[in-house]
Amino acid sequence: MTDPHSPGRHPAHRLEARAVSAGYGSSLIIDGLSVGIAAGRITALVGPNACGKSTLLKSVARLLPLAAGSVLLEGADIRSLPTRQVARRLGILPQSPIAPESITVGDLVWRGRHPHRRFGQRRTAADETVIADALLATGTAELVDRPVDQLSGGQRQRVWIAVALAQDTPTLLLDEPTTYLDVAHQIEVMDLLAELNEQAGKTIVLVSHDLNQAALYASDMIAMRDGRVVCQGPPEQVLTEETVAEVFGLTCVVVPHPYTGRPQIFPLGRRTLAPTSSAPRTLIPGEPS
Ligand SMILES: Nc1ncnc2c1ncn2[C@@H]1O[C@H](COP(=O)(O)OP(=O)(O)OP(=O)(O)O)[C@@H](O)[C@H]1O
Repeated sequence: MTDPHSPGRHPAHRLEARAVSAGYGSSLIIDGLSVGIAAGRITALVGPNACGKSTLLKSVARLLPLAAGSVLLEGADIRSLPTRQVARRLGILPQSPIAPESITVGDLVWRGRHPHRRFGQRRTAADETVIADALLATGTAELVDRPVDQLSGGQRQRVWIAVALAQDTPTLLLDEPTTYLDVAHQIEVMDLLAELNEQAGKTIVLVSHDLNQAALYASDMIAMRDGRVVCQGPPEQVLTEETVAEVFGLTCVVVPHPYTGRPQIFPLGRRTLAPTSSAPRTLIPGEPS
């Protein structure tokens, strides 16, 4: 039998949506959407509120039934794979995960090991190592005995990332993983994801509202609007003034990051200083000078 995880056997796309339609009740949020996620890369899914990012993520993770189309995971129709196999290959951090009442951090992270446990099996040394690594990597080791429902939003978010890491899957789907996090913890989480990608070869897909952060960390970006993919490619191709205008209806300037050269946007809003050749700053009428 061939090992689907052995090097060289991965199809170019780790995950692929083919003409997927999905939604809620009778309303389709995405309709006939096709998109491929390259193996071993970090892909950032961006787009305005309610454009269908989470719906797409849930559809490809088999958390939402498809009205039409198919999803291929490592080349196989995900519907044909046993649940346990999917859970061993694909970890997901949903947007608003719900923890069982009063569960401790340690017990919740242990649940992340579920796909790797046999019925009734106790924790193995391998489980202990993966759990300890996940707690350490997310800076949550000191919270291990605390009930999850007594944590701050940022602490809870890091615990959920630890749960996803404990699942130890080659592919991770993360819906807004840096929500609730202060700027230092955001960078810590993004650096951790970059490290998992570079050192462990994990394929990472994340939904983000921070376009500049996404452009710094992602190798590919997918821009969505109204349930469809407007543009997909490296940040330099996606984060352009034209695409930002089309996707978000926002005027901006895009400049290269001073260190990495990656594109960074500066939105031009009502209070933004407009550059002119004669004066470096133009103040909004009524503003104190
Ligand atoms: N469980 C649900 N039942 C009914 N409608 C839903 C449900 N979840 C999402 N929707 C609707 O589907 C549409 C797309 O939502 P989705 O969460 O996919 O958007 P999103 O791009 O992830 O948005 P955001 O950036 O605000 O998180 C929205 O109009 C939303 O109201």
